[in-house]
Amino acid sequence: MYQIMINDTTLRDGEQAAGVAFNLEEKVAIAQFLDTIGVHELEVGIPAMGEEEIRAIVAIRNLDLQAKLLGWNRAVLSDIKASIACGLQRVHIAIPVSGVQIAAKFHGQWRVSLQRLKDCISFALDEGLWVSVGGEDSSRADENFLQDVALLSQEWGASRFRFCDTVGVLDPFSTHIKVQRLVSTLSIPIEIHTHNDFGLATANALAGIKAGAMSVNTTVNGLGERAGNAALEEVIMALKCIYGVDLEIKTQHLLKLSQLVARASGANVQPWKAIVGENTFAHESGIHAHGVLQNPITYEPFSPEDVGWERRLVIGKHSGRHSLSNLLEQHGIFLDSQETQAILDIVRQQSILKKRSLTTEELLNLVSEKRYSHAT
Ligand SMILES: CC(=O)SCCNC(=O)CCNC(=O)[C@H](O)C(C)(C)COP(=O)(O)OP(=O)(O)OC[C@H]1O[C@@H](n2cnc3c(N)ncnc32)[C@H](O)[C@@H]1OP(=O)(O)O
Ligand SMILES: O=C(O)CCC(=O)C(=O)O
Repeated sequence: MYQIMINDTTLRDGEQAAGVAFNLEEKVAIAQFLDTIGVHELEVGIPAMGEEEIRAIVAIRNLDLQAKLLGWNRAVLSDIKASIACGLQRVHIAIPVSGVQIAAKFHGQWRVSLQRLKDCISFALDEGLWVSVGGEDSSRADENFLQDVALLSQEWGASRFRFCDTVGVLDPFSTHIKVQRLVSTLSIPIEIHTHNDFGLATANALAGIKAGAMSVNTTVNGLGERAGNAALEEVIMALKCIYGVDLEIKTQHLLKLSQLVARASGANVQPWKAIVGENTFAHESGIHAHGVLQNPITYEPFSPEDVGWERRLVIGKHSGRHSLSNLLEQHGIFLDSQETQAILDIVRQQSILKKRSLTTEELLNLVSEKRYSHAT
């Protein structure tokens, strides 16, 4: 497969998640972390938002990162001027392409919208900028109109076209067909931008890549508008483990990055979140724990260390003898089969009462209490 570029938009679409507001230090820390692990490009924000955003983007630019930096703009000249004020070399210009969006934003006057796009591209190029164009709501656009806008963007000098599934209505099959159509007619690269309204953002991003998109938008933890975007950690690990495409990103830091963004956004990650959730390498069920004790790949798709986790065997309602004995033996306690079963029975009752697994301390107390009651 050709070289896939990650264009992470945690600092733009990620921050658009309702209620999320990064301060300057947080934006800088996130940009720095993404750069350190080897992410290729960062959509750093929306300069048109004003002074605070511009200060944060300038601070990121002053870091002199390896990653390319991109500013997001509407097809509005003052937006592009704000990007220039940030010292950015690369601008993304968004234009609505579906009937419903053109009606809402340009009163249905698509010729006016295209003229605005042309003027903005031309202005940006005259200023020496690299230009990417985004087809907002590409997934619901008339296919011929979308094709025309993409071809015109290319003709007017854009260097990349972003296919946006703005409201997350595609599935991987339809994504593949639509993206492939664009890829086959354009000579500039296509970028895929997906949303998670039906829980398909990562699958659709992968389908777009399979169809020939060379760049993919991601956000850490899948943070973003409404149900969020394709998660950086999921796209990277799926490309690596399912498709064998190693982007040479330092994946062992993905957990720390996720925790940084969770703190900065105030949006905690659910325990079962792929790759970075706290349950991703926790095994409670007896059959699973038994398997993992024999060979971790029985129930793990890759090693926890690959993304910065450690494996945990948890004792709770679903545990079995092997896992319990293994844990107790680590503390020098060797029980016979009957004793083990008796402890397991109590573990099941207590887990239901407490509505959680037991801590090691609770378990050790349980064993000594049981032995004490036997002795008396
Ligand atoms: C799908 C996406 O994620 S698009 C990105 C969305 N992100 C954001 O909106 C976050 C940052 N936004 C902001 O800070 C503000 O919305 C600003 C600074 C961009 C604009 O603020 P305001 O001037 O107060 O306008 P407001 O947000 O109320 O309305 C949006 C305006 O942009 C216009 N607009 C929307 N998209 C585009 C576009 N791609 N090209 C040109 N104009 C557009 C709308 O028609 C509307 O124009 P109007 O003011 O002439 O009616
Ligand atoms: O870049 C664009 O054109 C719009 C991006 C976006 O956030 C979306 O369409 O969901």
